Amino acid sequence: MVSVHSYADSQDVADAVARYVIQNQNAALEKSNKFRIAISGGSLGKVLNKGLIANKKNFSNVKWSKWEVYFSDERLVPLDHEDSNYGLFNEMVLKSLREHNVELPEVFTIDESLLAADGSTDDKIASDYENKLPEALDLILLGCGPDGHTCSLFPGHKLLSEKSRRIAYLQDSPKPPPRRVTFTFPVLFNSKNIAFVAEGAGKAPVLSQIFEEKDSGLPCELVNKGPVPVSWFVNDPAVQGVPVTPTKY
Ligand SMILES: O=C(O)[C@H](O)[C@@H](O)[C@H](O)[C@H](O)COP(=O)(O)O
Repeated sequence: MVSVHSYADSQDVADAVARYVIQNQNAALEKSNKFRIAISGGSLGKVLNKGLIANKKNFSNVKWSKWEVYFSDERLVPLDHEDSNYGLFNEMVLKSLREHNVELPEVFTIDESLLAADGSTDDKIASDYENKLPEALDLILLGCGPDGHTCSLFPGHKLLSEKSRRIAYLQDSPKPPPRRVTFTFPVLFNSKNIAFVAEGAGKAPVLSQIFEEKDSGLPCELVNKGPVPVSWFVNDPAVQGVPVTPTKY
């Protein structure tokens, strides 16, 4: 099932994403002591900061210490490098949480001590990260690139047909940096819920392609077609012509 929730501005999108995340958190904590969530790079850290931290009402409903945070993809650079998705999350979320003096979530990312400048250990980094993954994630938050990529799964790339490895590595990402690790479809399709966040008129052409062109084959469309409920959180300029679902968040 795919739903599209559209809002006028960025703060409204962030607040709605936050309420949706909290709903997923509460559902997970009814069954387990942990909420297992995966985050992507791009603008997601900023959205989470605005919706879950700056919004006081939402902030009071987040049980950060119960969160296990994973990354849907990671660039193979040191964690304090400006390209690192962990680095972005640290800057946009963990830093603010430290300032608020709350107990931090547990964060699982690549082992940077395994990084080699020539890429010769990228497969080891991928298997090490795969070993850290739980059996199933409660929620995966994704971005959508202007070319329709998500995680580090790019249109036409051979990793789109990966069936066995849950974390794969690539050294030919069309978007720099070239060396990355990424969730594969087996992880995406084994999670409980998936949400995309996509904002701005720049996303309108790719969203039309994903929602209106049958069988575009774009990675985001393949996620929509999978077995997991997918919720899109967008702002109005991003969905010119795409049918939206009556909003419930
Ligand atoms: O690793 C990457 O290439 C980016 O992180 C990318 O996957 C990003 O998530 C999308 O391009 C969406 O970007 P926005 O969140 O900025 O729309």
